[in-house]
Amino acid sequence: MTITSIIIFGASGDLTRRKLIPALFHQYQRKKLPEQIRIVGVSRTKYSHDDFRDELKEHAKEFVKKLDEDNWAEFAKNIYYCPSDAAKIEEYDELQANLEEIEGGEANRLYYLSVAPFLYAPIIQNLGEAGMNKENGGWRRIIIEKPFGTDLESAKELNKVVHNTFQEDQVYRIDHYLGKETAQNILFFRFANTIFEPVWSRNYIDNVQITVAETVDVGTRADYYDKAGVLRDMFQNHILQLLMLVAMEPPASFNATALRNEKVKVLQSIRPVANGEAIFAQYADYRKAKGVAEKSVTPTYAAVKLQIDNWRWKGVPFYLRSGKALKNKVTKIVVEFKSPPHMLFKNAVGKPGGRNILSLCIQPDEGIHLQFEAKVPGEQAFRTAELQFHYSDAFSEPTGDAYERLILDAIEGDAALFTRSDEIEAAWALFDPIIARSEHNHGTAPFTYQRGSMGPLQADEFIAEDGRVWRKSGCVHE
Ligand SMILES: NC(=O)C1=CN([C@@H]2O[C@H](COP(=O)(O)OP(=O)(O)OC[C@H]3O[C@@H](n4cnc5c(N)ncnc54)[C@H](OP(=O)(O)O)[C@@H]3O)[C@@H](O)[C@H]2O)C=CC1
Ligand SMILES: O=C1O[C@H](COP(=O)(O)O)[C@@H](O)[C@H](O)[C@H]1O
Repeated sequence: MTITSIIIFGASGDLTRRKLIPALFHQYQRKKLPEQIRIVGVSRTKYSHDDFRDELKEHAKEFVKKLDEDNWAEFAKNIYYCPSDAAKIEEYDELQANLEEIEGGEANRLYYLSVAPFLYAPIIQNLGEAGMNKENGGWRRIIIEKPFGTDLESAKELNKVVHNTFQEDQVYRIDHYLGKETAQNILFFRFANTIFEPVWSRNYIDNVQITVAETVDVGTRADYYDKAGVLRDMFQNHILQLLMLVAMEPPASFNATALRNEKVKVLQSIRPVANGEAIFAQYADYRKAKGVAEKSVTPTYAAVKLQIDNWRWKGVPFYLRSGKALKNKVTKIVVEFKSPPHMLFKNAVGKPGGRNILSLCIQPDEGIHLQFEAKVPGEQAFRTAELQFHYSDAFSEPTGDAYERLILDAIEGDAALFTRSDEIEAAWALFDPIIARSEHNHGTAPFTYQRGSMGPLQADEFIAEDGRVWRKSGCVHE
């Protein structure tokens, strides 16, 4: 039986211990990993195999749900460590020799780049130069973490480097939002049912609102975040992915090419964002955080209006907003339907009413809420009622972390939930001008909002200019 190796560059880092190893452990417990598996950590720190296993176990106590010691001990036998400076080509002979010894025969290899983005290109080039990209008795694949570039030009450069060493079908650019069950459920909701798709267009939908609110602030990530800001960190990738799932046409089949073709078409149909269709803000004490520039204009919050110029969506605005240091952590998609063409009844509470609101609750509430108008008993008037679906009530299986699904997909060679090179470039092409505007911001600082608030007041004014409000979704914790 061919061995499968997962070789993690950046093995002593935060993502490895907090997400990757727990995800692999959970899949090992479920017996979803290949029987013959090697998990090999690579970074510069000088651990022995056992030091590395011990270190991971300490962290696993924090990040693994109900750590079973015996299961962990069995799992840890498959973990190895190779100290190496992956930026140095002269270290690759030894790395290759160590890997071959650990594998003990022909092996499939999944390389996982969990290092700082400036190391992606040198490591890929080194893998190529060392011949470690060659499908030599087993396949070779590579997962590349986000961010993939910092703008269109750098993403194109990186894609060039990638394609010099790997074929596109060997490349898995990760966006962990696509690994969330509730994000994938958008496609199931739309395409595994008949009753929603006929109303899923400009004929019935007034607008779509996507919110990704976070309570965490910049924390210890200022080095990265103050250069990235919310537009690069959340909009260009995660939020656009959610938008594509909501807006795409039904693919002919659920395979990587068909799915990604349809997603790219959505990006290509989005109208360039005009002045006034995006606002930027910073939480009040952001500039005091360690590592943030004294006069930083990096937005920690943004609201953006996108318009998709195609038959399905023409005239339906997509309002996107995301920020850090907000009141609640919640990701939700609110679809606001149009009012009935002629209203026969009145609203019992004197509000306009008559607009159905469908909320796709991504996290932490995982489910769907549908608001509709219902007759108030004893009155000739309606009031809003709600139908709710929650994953936790409907299914006994836990939804699991996004990385669990994505790593398994890469092992199985299914790239449907990963980003293709043209998709990532189209996303940057759309966001580059918005980012440029936020950076210059017409010479003024971004708006300010208080920590623990719902964001800047200007975000309410922004949507109010179109005669709309940010709709309450009903998603728990909103
Ligand atoms: N942490 C998170 O939650 C998320 C992270 N990401 C992305 O994942 C990647 C990793 O992030 P994170 O784990 O937080 O980063 P860390 O800074 O915690 O870890 C970086 C790792 O890279 C290793 N490293 C640095 N230089 C070299 C080198 N020359 N050769 C080999 N290894 C090296 C470091 O180990 P050593 O010093 O021992 O060499 C360390 O293990 C980044 O691209 C980030 O953007 C994406 C989404 C979320
Ligand atoms: O990629 C990132 O995502 C997280 C938010 O992820 P979630 O799964 O917790 O919603 C964000 O905090 C981080 O800044 C960003 O780099």
